[in-house]
Amino acid sequence: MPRFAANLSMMYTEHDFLDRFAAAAADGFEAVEYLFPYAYDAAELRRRLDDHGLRQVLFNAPPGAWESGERGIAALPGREAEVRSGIGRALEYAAELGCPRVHVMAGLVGPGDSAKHRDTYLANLTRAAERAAAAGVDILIEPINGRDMPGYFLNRQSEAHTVVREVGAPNLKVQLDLYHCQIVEGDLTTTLRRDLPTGRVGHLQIAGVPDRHEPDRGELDIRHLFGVIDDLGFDGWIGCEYIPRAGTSEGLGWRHDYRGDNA
Ligand SMILES: O=C(O)C(=O)[C@@H](O)CO
Ligand SMILES: [Mg+2]
Repeated sequence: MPRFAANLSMMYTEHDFLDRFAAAAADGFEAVEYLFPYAYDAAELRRRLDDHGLRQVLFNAPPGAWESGERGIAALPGREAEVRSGIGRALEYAAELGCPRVHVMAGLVGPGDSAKHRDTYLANLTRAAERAAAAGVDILIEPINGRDMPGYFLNRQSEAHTVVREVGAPNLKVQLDLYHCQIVEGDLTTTLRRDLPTGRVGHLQIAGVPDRHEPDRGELDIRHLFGVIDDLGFDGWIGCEYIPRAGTSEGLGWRHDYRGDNA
């Protein structure tokens, strides 16, 4: 049975951020993920998790100047010191929140000199994974579609798996977001059957395609996909990283078939 984590950056935005924990728990979620914890005191976030019996299963490392449009810096030459300090900060939060995985975003790159970006990316990920291993944390990389994020360095699952293999750290894994994957390459069933058994996929995410709303409308057949994920014995989390169409709780009907309780 899939285990779902509420993505508090996209879901429950009808509430202030710190109140989204209670709202997710009230809807039966046992885990949460979100983009960034850094605007909040880690102890306060921990309290929200504990008060509502939630687990933190994922957040992102500092991404550079997000407000100015940066989307990660791990593949950007010259930003290595910032990557290093960002990983340190992320690991401090991970320790306080008991979070076992951190997503490190690559960044937006212009055309040309991709070898330089790739070398930088591999070197930063090698150092990040080594440091995170000592803290018992996995580092994740996520292929993201170029329609939503034009110029993002990492777009395809095969590229991500090649990076993970080349770095060769057991705690460097792929974040397989089925929404991005469907937009970029499709063939989700084959991708799941090919990639989940490798043990290199550390986290899944889902949203409807093409509009990133609830996953039960549009191009994806979630009943089929969750069946495939179950058959493959995936025991990680599936982040619900979507923008509710009209009210988060009201839009959760799709989940009822996949829960064993009274949701
Ligand atoms: O956009 C996504 O998809 C994510 O998972 C984020 O962590 C990065 O924007
Ligand atoms: Mg995602």
